[in-house]
Amino acid sequence: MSANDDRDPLFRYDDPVFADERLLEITHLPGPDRIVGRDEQMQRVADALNPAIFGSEPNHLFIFGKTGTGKSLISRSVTQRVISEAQHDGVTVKYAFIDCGEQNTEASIIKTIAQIVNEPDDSGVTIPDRGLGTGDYYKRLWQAVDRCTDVTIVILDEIDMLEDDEVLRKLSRAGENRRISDSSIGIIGISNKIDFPDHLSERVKSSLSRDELVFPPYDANQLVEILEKRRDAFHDGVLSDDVIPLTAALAAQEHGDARKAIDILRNAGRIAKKQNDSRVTADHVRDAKEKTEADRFNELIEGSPQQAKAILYALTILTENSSEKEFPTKIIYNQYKEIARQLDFDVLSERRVQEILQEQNFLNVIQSEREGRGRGRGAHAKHRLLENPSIVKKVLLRDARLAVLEDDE
Ligand SMILES: Nc1ncnc2c1ncn2[C@@H]1O[C@H](COP(=O)(O)OP(=O)(O)OP(=O)(O)O)[C@@H](O)[C@H]1O
Repeated sequence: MSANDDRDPLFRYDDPVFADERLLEITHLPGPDRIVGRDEQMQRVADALNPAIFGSEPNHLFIFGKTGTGKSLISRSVTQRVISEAQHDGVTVKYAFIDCGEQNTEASIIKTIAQIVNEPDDSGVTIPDRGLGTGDYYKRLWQAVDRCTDVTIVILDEIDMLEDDEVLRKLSRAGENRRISDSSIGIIGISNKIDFPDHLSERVKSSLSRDELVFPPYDANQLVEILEKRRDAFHDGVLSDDVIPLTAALAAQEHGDARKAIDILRNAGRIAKKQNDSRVTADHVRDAKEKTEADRFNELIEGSPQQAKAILYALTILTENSSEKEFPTKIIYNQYKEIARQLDFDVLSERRVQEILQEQNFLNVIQSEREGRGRGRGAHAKHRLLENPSIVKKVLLRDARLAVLEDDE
């Protein structure tokens, strides 16, 4: 009798494809032996954080680089190593990782750091979820930091999404301004936008001294190596020989993006499993690439209003049916009116459509450029879709209201 004989046959108890799928989760923090090609960057981050090991203030650091180049991974990995090294000497280092895309107000950032660092028995304060003003959250943060840690490392991912950069100034000068006396704070800011510091306010620019570091994209060989070191996510013999090289090549097409490579590999395994295949093949990888790109695009437009999706759909149809790539607002508007009627939507004004196109632009979904110079704000802009139209269409048609458009093709 096998061990599973007394189990409910409705469920699966062994996974034919994955031995440990968690190794391919984006939030998984791999050990140092699985990290490829980032020795120099790791050393630079370690140099900035080094003082923390002795309980002194780390240097603040900004890290730039395209998506999937290992910025968060290296920041988190080196920070973990600082924490264990410091522990040897009885120094307490804590860290807060904050995604400013999700939390971008001063109060919510301060509250989150305070909640992570705080131990009420030591600090004598609690950090409630709501009900305090920003000033009070700061007061409790300083108390928590002073009494519960020697050093706090604050990692601000997508730092360019901060609503107000005042928080950087206050955190970076907490010691100098005697907000804290027994402890110190180091900031690591992460961004895809290399010109981000230009947009900081003058107050912050001049007060926040920092090192800066750029992470280059990976080449296809490095991506192969990264994936090879996660091969044990799968059972032996499940991956066909061409799977890893093909995944790496597809992920290197735009820029060497390890996030995309890992997402494609995980999705290929999931697709194989869903189809009851015991081997992952090149076909699964190609399907997985499409799914990965669609999921990523979905994340960008998820939650956008349906009118915005209809406008995007108009631009998608135009792109698909033309050799042109860029379209003036007027042309998109005409196409949009047609679509809005088909969908039984109220037809927005051309001015409003122009505004929404600019909002989409902000989301990195489309790129807009003014045609000529000084000819009225935005009205003469041209817009270009940044993603493959077939993917955009597929994702937009996932919206139940827009799905009827599919039948009209
Ligand atoms: N050098 C590397 N070795 C091993 N795995 C890596 C490496 N670089 C990145 N990865 C993996 O790729 C994925 C994406 O990495 P990470 O989130 O650090 O990128 P990022 O530069 O912060 O991207 P984003 O700007 O999109 O947040 C993670 O799963 C990470 O473990």
